[in-house]
Amino acid sequence: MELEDIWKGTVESTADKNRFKYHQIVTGPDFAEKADIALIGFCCDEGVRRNNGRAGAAKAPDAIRAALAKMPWHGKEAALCDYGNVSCQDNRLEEAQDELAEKVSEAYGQGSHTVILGGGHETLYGHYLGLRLHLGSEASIGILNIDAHFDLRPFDVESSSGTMFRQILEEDQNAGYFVIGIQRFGNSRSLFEAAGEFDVDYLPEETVRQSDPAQLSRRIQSFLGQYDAVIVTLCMDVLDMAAAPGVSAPSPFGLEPASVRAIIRASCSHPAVRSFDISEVNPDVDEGGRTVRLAAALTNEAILSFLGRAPEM
Ligand SMILES: N=CN[C@@H](CCC(=O)O)C(=O)O
Ligand SMILES: [Mn+2]
Ligand SMILES: [Mn+2]
Repeated sequence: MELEDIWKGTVESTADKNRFKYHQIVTGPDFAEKADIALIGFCCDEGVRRNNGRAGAAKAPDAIRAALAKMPWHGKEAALCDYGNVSCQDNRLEEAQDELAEKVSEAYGQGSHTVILGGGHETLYGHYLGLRLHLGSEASIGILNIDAHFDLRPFDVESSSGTMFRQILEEDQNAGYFVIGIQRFGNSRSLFEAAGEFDVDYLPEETVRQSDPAQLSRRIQSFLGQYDAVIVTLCMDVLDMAAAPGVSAPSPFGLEPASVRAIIRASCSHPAVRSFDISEVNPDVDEGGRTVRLAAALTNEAILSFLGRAPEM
């Protein structure tokens, strides 16, 4: 489907910006030079397939765009530009991740905040490569992952949606990793051991529930403050499966949507955070479109936070 057919919805007014929807704000790639926010889709579920998960996330970018298109625009005057999709062809995951990296780096080069609509969580690896390409090897990069899983699996055979953070931490001395929302029974004991070996900072889902918002925000801010630049990546399976059934590996004790919203607000309003990806939405196994709708709502939160809304936790 063409981008202009996806960014569609009802029009309440063509003049009064207080009645605008997203589809009236978003432009095509021709306006990239002036973009405050650059949107990039990553149509890929090869990483999920290799990880023996439920494929379907390749359809998520267009589904999330269509849901976002109908939402009211509450941001200040801003330019949002859609760079279109990078698609994985014939199982060539690494090539697709490199292509995503080029686009992300280009968007960084234009000075835009970048929002990537995944894709399986292998999206994050292309996202990270794009920032590294832009910054060079010396700058420090922090990655804040909102996820039920560590994604620290060995990749001796091949990389997948479960290996990205081991890939990054093994090859990059200037990268740090913090994951929020870990499910004890969503990860094997060996993955907890791997987290210990790599000295990964993490907050289990139960700790997130017990933390008061100010405490959680302080913990997030202290991580963000350590790096030259930070990526925020949201693996939608961190959410409770009642709210997000449309993922490869649903979480029975996942976080509430409002908690994830608060984490996004607290992180994406920090000046070190320049990009966000939303991954693992699978429209094929969604129920009534609720995961897609929630994904669009959380993407809206990241965008408004990038545009300078005051943190609300
Ligand atoms: N992206 C990560 N996926 C999880 C899947 C866990 C599961 O299938 O339960 C992982 O590899 O750990
Ligand atoms: Mn996950
Ligand atoms: Mn993940």
